[in-house]
Amino acid sequence: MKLTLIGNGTMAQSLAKGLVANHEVEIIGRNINKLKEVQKTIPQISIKELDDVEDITGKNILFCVKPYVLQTVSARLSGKANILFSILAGTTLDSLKKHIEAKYYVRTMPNVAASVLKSMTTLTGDEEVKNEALEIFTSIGQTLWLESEKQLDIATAVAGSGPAFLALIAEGLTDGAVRAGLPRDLSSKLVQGLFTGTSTLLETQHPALIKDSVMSPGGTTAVGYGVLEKNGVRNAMMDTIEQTYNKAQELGKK
Ligand SMILES: NC(=O)C1=CN([C@@H]2O[C@H](COP(=O)(O)OP(=O)(O)OC[C@H]3O[C@@H](n4cnc5c(N)ncnc54)[C@H](O)[C@@H]3O)[C@@H](O)[C@H]2O)C=CC1
Ligand SMILES: O=C(O)[C@@H]1CCC=N1
Repeated sequence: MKLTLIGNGTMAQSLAKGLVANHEVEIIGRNINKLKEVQKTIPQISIKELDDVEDITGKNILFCVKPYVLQTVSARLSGKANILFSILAGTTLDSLKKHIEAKYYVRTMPNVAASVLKSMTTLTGDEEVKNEALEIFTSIGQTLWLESEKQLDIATAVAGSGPAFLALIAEGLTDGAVRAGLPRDLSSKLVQGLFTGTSTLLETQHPALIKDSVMSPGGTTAVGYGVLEKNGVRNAMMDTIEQTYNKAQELGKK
């Protein structure tokens, strides 16, 4: 299927890197020099500068701009797209329908791991194109079709923003190892391996059981675990998701 990405930022590039393996990908952006730079790293794509009146008739569009430029960019689009996939955080299907004409609409929330084909992407919208939507986004990682936009806003907090949250944990663990005296290159390597191994365990084991299997009586883990609980890390995670979700809903009201 031919896919047209509008926007050429971090996410458009991450998605394009994964999608080119199975799809024809065109990227439309506002600056041809920036697009040429992108094409150097992803040679399979075709590029095009956004026209003042950009005809999107019959195209399958992946809308990849920031939520606050929806009105400015959509004002330059004319015609009726086939499927409009939006990756805009918070931006509701109603709002998309108001600004861009398409036969079908799907809201999606991929994440930055799309560039390495490991996105955790959630989707919701017109059931008629559910299979096509899942097929497209499965080419860049795992997918989950959700029942409502509320669920997608929660997923935005967990899996859309989540790489940044886990990166903070990874950075903290690395700095801890450095503070204890391990060189940074070794500390980074350790943390990478730790994340890979733990994520594989999580595929089949409940987090609480992983913890139980690690924590020996009177051992090291029990001490470290106590420090995390004393510092409210669990509650900080829950608050983080709640407030990030609230922000997604707030973006949707603009
Ligand atoms: N960065 C991430 O991890 C994720 C981001 N998203 C969503 O993806 C969207 C894009 O985010 P990023 O790629 O991170 O942002 P970015 O800032 O890297 O890219 C935004 C793109 O919009 C274009 N743009 C901005 N103003 C424009 C205008 N007036 N006319 C034409 N194009 C314009 C920029 O040139 C750029 O290509 C956002 O809506 C965000 O909510 C969704 C999932 C994950
Ligand atoms: O920070 C943001 O608004 C976007 C949405 C999900 C990840 N980044």
